[in-house]
Amino acid sequence: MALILENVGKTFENTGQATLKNINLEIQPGEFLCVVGKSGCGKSTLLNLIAGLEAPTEGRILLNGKEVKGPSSERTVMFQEHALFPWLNVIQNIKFGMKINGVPKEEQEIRAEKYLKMMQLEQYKDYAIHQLSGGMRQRVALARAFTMDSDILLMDEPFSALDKQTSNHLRKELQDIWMQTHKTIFFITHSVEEAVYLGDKVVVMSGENGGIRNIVPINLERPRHVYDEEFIAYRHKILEEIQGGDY
Ligand SMILES: Nc1ncnc2c1ncn2[C@@H]1O[C@H](COP(=O)(O)OP(=O)(O)OP(=O)(O)O)[C@@H](O)[C@H]1O
Repeated sequence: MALILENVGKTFENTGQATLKNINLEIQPGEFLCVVGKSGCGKSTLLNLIAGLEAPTEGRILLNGKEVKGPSSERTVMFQEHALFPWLNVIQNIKFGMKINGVPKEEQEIRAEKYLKMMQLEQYKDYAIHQLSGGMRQRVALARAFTMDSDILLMDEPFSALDKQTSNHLRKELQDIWMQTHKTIFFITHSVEEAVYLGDKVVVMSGENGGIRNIVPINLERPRHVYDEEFIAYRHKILEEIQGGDY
């Protein structure tokens, strides 16, 4: 079943201004949805509502027919900063969420090994976090997010703090892992290129009225190549949608 947003709005009490208005959106199981839009248009607010970290002031959010009322292990969030625990090593970090959620030990082992392998982290599993590069830390965070086996993964610019080469590498790895697992992913990015590379659909948020300007399906085969003509055409189309912006 899908994630459905019905006429969702959010007005923060202290500002009294609507950050989000009339958001209607449906994300199908297994879909990779990317969200772009000018800085401050409400992308993270939207993610926080879906995560249940904030409550909408209008409308409702349904996951598998059930209204979202707060955070839950059905929805795993991954932020720009890796949020790993420095006192735990790589494998302990990867298992942490499963442990908290009462996943049996044997199952923890199976899932941890699976995603360690997919993220090419096997040889680093006993490393301390401070021994890893920024890119490797985000790979650990990705592995941890996938082991949760949630209905949906919510990612808020997970690669934006990394250098271009590392973030390009990681987006390819994320695509590979998604093609193998077909998890549902809600992915915020500042990079239109990243959105066209990863998304089945790209949601363009409106900078002015707190709504959605357009939803662009990306009909390109995977893996995608950033220098293909069609890829470039999609990039231009989406950039134009955002126009007036600071991209
Ligand atoms: N807790 C809050 N209280 C009051 N205003 C808030 C709160 N959280 C966000 N806002 C406001 O809502 C607007 C949207 O913020 P949000 O972080 O969702 O935008 P964004 O599109 O993710 O921005 P960026 O791309 O820069 O990360 C901003 O004007 C911000 O100041």
